[in-house]
Amino acid sequence: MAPKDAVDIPSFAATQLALLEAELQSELSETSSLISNASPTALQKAGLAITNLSLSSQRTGLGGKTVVELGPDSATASKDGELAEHGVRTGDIVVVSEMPSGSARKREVMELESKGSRGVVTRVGSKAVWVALDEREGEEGVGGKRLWLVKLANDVTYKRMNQTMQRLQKMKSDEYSSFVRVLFGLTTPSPVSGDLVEGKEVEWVDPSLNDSQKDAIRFALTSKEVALIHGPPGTGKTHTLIELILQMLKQNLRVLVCGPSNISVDNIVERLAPHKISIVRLGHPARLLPSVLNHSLDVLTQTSDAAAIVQDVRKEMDTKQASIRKTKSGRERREIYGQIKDLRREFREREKKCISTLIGSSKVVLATLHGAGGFQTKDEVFDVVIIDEASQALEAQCWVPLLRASKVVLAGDHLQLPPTIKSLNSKTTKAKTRDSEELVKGMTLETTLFDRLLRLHGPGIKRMLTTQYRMHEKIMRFPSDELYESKLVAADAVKARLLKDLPYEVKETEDTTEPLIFFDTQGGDFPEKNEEEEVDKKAGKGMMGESKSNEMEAALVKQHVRNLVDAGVKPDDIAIITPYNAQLALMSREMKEAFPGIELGSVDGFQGREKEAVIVSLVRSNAQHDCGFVAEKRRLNVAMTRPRRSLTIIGDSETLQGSKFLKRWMEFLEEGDLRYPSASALNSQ
Ligand SMILES: Nc1ncnc2c1ncn2[C@@H]1O[C@H](COP(=O)(O)OP(=O)(O)OP(=O)(O)O)[C@@H](O)[C@H]1O
Repeated sequence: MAPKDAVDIPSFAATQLALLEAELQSELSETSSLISNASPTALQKAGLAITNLSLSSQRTGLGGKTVVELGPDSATASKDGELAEHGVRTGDIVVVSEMPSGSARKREVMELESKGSRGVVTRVGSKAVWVALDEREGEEGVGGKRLWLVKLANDVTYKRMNQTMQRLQKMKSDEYSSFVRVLFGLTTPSPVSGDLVEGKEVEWVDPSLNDSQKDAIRFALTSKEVALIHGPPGTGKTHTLIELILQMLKQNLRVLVCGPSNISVDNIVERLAPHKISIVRLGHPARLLPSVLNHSLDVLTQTSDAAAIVQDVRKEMDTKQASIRKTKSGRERREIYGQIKDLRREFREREKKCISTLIGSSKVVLATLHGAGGFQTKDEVFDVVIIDEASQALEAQCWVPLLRASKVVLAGDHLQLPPTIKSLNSKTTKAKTRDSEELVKGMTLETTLFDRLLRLHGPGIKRMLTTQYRMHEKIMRFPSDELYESKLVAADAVKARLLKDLPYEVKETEDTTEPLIFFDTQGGDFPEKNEEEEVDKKAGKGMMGESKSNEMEAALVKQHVRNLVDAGVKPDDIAIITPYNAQLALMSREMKEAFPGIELGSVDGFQGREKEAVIVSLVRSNAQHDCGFVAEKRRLNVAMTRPRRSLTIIGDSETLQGSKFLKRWMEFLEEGDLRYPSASALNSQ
């Protein structure tokens, strides 16, 4: 029988395609408006470019790609030979091209791409940056000139999602597997019974797993089509997934493990590696953690037995490449380029064989969600796809690996922040531009697969992990009561841990013995301020939106950090988080100078992280009780669940009445007779 919320698959795919298109357009226009309106220097300041570079060396890197090393151009380099401040990171997609002449400010992304070479940043040093150029594009263009590199919007992810949705859209209804039918509610999941797996008690690899973790693993092993593992903050979601993967291997299942980000996948590779099983990590080596490189497909294609034959061609390519630099004659150079091209084709063919041998013999393959859609896995099928951090992934992204499987296990927490969406018009109603197609009402990109399945099939397809290993009991209590049906339990090892008990000397003060502190700034003396970011002004309006700051809150944060540090808490163990970038900018430099080692970040950027002491500056203070996007309970949940031993929140209790969640939080503080000092008390210290 089908649940009442069953979704028509072609309409679902059409809606996703329309929403994705809107999202891609808004991302592209953000980048291209900056690129075409800002000067190279302004682009560098905005973190989108590195200017005044020249080619220092080039070689054949992993996967047969040409890697160029770019250093500061000698004419403009500073004395120490260091690159100027920039925001380019390893893994970014960039275009390397000749610097425009001083006056040429107007430029188009298309033009930039057609003149330059596209590639991926493989390493960023203080004096150089390395870029692996895309194979097809010539390295002829970059020698001997003054260059710059510009960061591009990453459209690879979109291409993969689009292809996947198009496949889904075109599928005929008799091609739908029972797995696909369950995921769209055309039928209900097969019933799961009992605690036995294949008629036996599970033999745990790690017997110290807690009961809720064991229960979730049993459920994920016995369910036929779908299982959700709901992991609230600090409950050992990844820990649980590692055991699940090992148990699946015992059952001889072939598993594809994915996550929305490289770090989420590497995290699992690192923890699986000690178990000595054959694993392959797909993905561009530039984007992987150094510790997992040994399992990366690119490295295995060089080091495994099957790889020797590929290496011969690679050596020859390197020799040819080196000879180009010595050759003056244009004709000879062209000839060598021709030979390199042939060698590259040969290289690719041999590599392809090597790759399919490697993947075919691996029981566990790991990749990012979109990375799972590459040519390497085209003909591979898996028994199960496991997706970690599933509530941070777009649904279309999840379908990239899902089309290769017949069962899915999703792990995540839908009560923390969903994936970041840029398009304002991500609402279906607005995306309904191509309305020859039937679109699903009310669907947005923010609705994740995890959310949708939970709504579709109810809590029966979910198991929740309930013991948390991060927070002091008092820090945990409110989020638990408010969002997790009061089910969270603090593990014995953490439930009473205070700053004063840190494994180094910390004095007993009010601040180090109280896990939950609220500094109230009410009274209208500390109003918020609107700020527009500098780049925003220069490069057109409305792209980054307005941000807000609050100077007095910043001063209170500083005072509190000072108190903690004076009591002996190391700045390394303290993080300051705030929902607003302008507040972050206001505090960052001063705090980092005053307290080296301290971390500052946005709430959204701190999801998945933890610190001994966390200070949250909520910023909003106005007579209208307008809390803006601070009121989003998932954002507040993330902010409140980052600390281990100490949570300090700074905000205006009057304004915060505008958020139901915060209103209840303040009632909770009062009921529990928890510390509730006024800002003036702090000032008078
Ligand atoms: N059964 C357990 N017994 C003791 N410690 C555990 C257990 N399960 C998890 N932990 C500990 O809890 C911490 C969080 O676990 P893990 O890193 O797996 O969580 P996560 O799922 O990645 O993070 P989060 O729960 O915040 O999403 C780790 O330090 C881990 O060692």
